[in-house]
Amino acid sequence: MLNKGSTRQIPLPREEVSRGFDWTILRRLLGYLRGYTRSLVLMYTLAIIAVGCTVTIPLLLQIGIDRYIVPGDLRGLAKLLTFLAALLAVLYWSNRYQGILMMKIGYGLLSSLRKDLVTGLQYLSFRFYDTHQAGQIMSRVTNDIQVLEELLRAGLDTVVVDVLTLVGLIAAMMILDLRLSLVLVITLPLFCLLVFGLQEQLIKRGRRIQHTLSVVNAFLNESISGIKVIRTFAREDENIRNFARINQEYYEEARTFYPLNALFWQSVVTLGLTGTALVLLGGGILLHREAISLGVIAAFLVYINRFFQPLQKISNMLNQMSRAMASAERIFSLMDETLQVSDEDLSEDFSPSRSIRGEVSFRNVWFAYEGEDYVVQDISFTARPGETLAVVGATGAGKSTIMNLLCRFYDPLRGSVLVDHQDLRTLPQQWFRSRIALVMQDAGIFSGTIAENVRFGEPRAPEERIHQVFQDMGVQEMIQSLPEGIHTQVGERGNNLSIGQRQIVAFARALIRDPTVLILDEAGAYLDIRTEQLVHKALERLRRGRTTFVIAHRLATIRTADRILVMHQGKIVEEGTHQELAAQNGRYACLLRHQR
Ligand SMILES: Nc1ncnc2c1ncn2[C@@H]1O[C@H](COP(=O)(O)OP(=O)(O)OP(=O)(O)O)[C@@H](O)[C@H]1O
Repeated sequence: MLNKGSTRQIPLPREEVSRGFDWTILRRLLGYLRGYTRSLVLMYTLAIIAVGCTVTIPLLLQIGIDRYIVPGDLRGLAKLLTFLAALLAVLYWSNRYQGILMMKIGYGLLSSLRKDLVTGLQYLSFRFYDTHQAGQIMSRVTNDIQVLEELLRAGLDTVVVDVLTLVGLIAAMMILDLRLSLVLVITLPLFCLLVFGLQEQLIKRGRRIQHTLSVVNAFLNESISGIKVIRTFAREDENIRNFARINQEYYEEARTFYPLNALFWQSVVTLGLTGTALVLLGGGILLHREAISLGVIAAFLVYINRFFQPLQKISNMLNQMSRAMASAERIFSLMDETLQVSDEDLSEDFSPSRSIRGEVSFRNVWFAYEGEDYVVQDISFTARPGETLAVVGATGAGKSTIMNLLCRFYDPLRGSVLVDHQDLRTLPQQWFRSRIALVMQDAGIFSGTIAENVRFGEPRAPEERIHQVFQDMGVQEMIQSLPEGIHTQVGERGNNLSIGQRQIVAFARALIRDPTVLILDEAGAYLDIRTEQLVHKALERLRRGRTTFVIAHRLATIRTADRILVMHQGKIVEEGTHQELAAQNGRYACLLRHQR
């Protein structure tokens, strides 16, 4: 993506196609409120108390003016004011505790949602990661959850509390004076027209904003992780230009979204002022005819003023809601991603306590990452327990794909991979993977200490065992020479270590779990000759009793393998020991000649 540049309009992914307000999404979100029943009941009880106070206070104003101020009854007024103060105190405390409960419930909901999302990410198929950029996935976990958080801040309680307030205010106004209530007949439909007319637009644009933001994040992610390549190839200016285009697209989306938001607010404020003016006009005429009291007009002015507050909040909520719906939809679509590699076809006689001998067979295996573009074609071979099998071949021949299938990162499209004569699809993934270990060219080191990284392979391993593994590999001295030995902090992705040192840690991590099947995919590629010889010698010993698969471009490192499979364009074209293959005038012999 970095070098492609993006003059095109950013396409919306499938799930972004607008389908309006979706109750199933809302229902699913509300499902996260299970477990908060007591807090919810308490919150809404407090809300009802607050609504009661809000509706009663203007009535007290009317009584105060008509019964005490106009006739000049100051003692009565003092009593009324005392009651009013008590009511205000109740209103303050109920609002305060209602807010506290809202945050407790809301953040609890977000926390569960984030947890479910990250749990889902742990089990998603590799095919999903092949087709989605890391930045876009990150965007879902961070930005989309943040949008839901904003919704909470806008006041999710609004939906119930403000609707209740509205109902209370309408009822109070109608009881107080039916004629003045006609003001609502003019203003309320106008408001509803405004809200529902714009909602569809807001939902659509909310979705586009979230999507373009995820594209911005994906670009940033690649820019940061690929910074060395960008600098080396002097592509900074090009990169900045590309980012400017993507950023502009986000800006354009946001720019057209927020004027709609502003339109809402302006219209709501204008409607509020119109309502106040109409009450003054109607009230003034009625007062002139002595058909209404001053207190009723005053109370009505407070009501009409209050009336538009919850309406404003509801409209604000609807604005937030449109973006939040888009975010929730994207979060749920990620959680609902179908698992292409699943544990649904488990064998009935499987028992977790059984051990594996380590016989691995591929039977007429075909595989394509996309469509029918087969990168592995009709592969068949068997590795007997304890045997070392090397896979060699030119770049792109399909060697790593064989290892991906063996680790069951993907399932074959045709044929089957068997372990101890049992189809891998019938064995639980975690159970099987806990018996194998994979060391790749990219060591995959996490931030933390060396010891913590090694324990990734065997969490309960004591310190002595970690030292022992390095000792067995013949690299104990090198590890001890690091500032704090095995307790040295390695930084993000192992940045504080040399690439060779990272690979040594990756070897130790694999060996400490004592795997039955060991897979080394270009694992020694970055080691210097002396260290590689040391590790190689150690592996000769450590391989004993384990079925080992080795992929290596440097053929010198696989001479001692029991068997070598030579791959070419997704097929096995030769098979035999080093001596047998070297004696033939085939592809292996040719590769060998090129490396001399
Ligand atoms: N995740 C993927 N999505 C789509 N195509 C892929 C993916 N991984 C590999 N391929 C393609 O599959 C083919 C085989 O790739 P593979 O990584 O198995 O080759 P390899 O023999 O291990 O190569 P190398 O020696 O360079 O590591 C290549 O054409 C590659 O482009």
